[in-house]
Amino acid sequence: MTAVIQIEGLRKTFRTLRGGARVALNGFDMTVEAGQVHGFLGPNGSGKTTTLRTLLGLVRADDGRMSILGQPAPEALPLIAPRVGAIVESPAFFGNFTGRRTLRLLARAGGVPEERVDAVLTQVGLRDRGDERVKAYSLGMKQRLAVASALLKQPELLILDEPANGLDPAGIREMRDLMRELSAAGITVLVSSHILAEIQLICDHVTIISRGQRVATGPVTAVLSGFDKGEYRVRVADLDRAADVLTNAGLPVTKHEEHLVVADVGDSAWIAEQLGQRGMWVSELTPLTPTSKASSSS
Ligand SMILES: Nc1ncnc2c1ncn2[C@@H]1O[C@H](COP(=O)(O)OP(=O)(O)OP(=O)(O)O)[C@@H](O)[C@H]1O
Repeated sequence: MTAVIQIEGLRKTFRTLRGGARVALNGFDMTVEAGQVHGFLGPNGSGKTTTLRTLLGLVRADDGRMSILGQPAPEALPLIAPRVGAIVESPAFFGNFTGRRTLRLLARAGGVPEERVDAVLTQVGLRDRGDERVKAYSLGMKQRLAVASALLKQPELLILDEPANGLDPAGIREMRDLMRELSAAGITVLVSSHILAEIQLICDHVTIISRGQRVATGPVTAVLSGFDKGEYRVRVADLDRAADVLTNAGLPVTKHEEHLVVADVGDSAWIAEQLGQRGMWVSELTPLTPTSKASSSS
């Protein structure tokens, strides 16, 4: 399969105003294959937005390799930009404009034929509401209008930062249906979120980031619902303290020399969150398959 997005060893440290350094990405890897609705899951501040901004050339990486649609990024971005739709900063629409007028202006500015406006309104389920003012839209409709704006140029890849943020369950389901339809139409989608349930509902694959590093990746069902008996290999610097926290939370924990095996895990992101909140950063969180179990018995 062809990787639509490939990221290897991405590093970014921000300088703070007081002359300090904040490591946002610490050797991050991610692969998104063609046709996936790929979730990018991690707690607030784990590096999701920095990754997306770096990928789109808005932030300069310190190190690492990236490619989009087989072309090196950010170098080839001018070439591939017409094939990529992205919403990384939530767009501010004029409330007094209708959805249709908003898209018409964007189409004109982007050199896109105006016929696309009706097509994308239909695609995101706003065709009947296109002549209402944006200020009368619900949050979910505004989010879908944002997706419509990114679809104007018929991208092959759509990158959405927190598209379900603030939506109620019905809005999240609509977003899921929309993502599935886009995927069925051959568009690869990358969706970031800090909420596990959103990713579980919307995506088929997931990459989990914690403190600037990938801690798990794979099909949503395997990674988020656990695999086999819900056993995970967890690597963290302070194994004793992590084992205490997870045991106190009621999970069966087995200690190994360099990692823990935690069973009955229904929600692996919860582990990263619980340990992260206590200042313990997970460097690996892998569902144990029959093959990986063998290497875990040391
Ligand atoms: N321009 C910046 N200057 C300094 N630090 C930054 C900057 N941008 C991000 N950071 C820091 O980098 C880390 C990662 O932030 P990032 O916004 O990528 O996380 P995130 O996973 O997208 O979180 P959220 O869900 O809250 O947006 C955080 O510690 C953040 O404070």
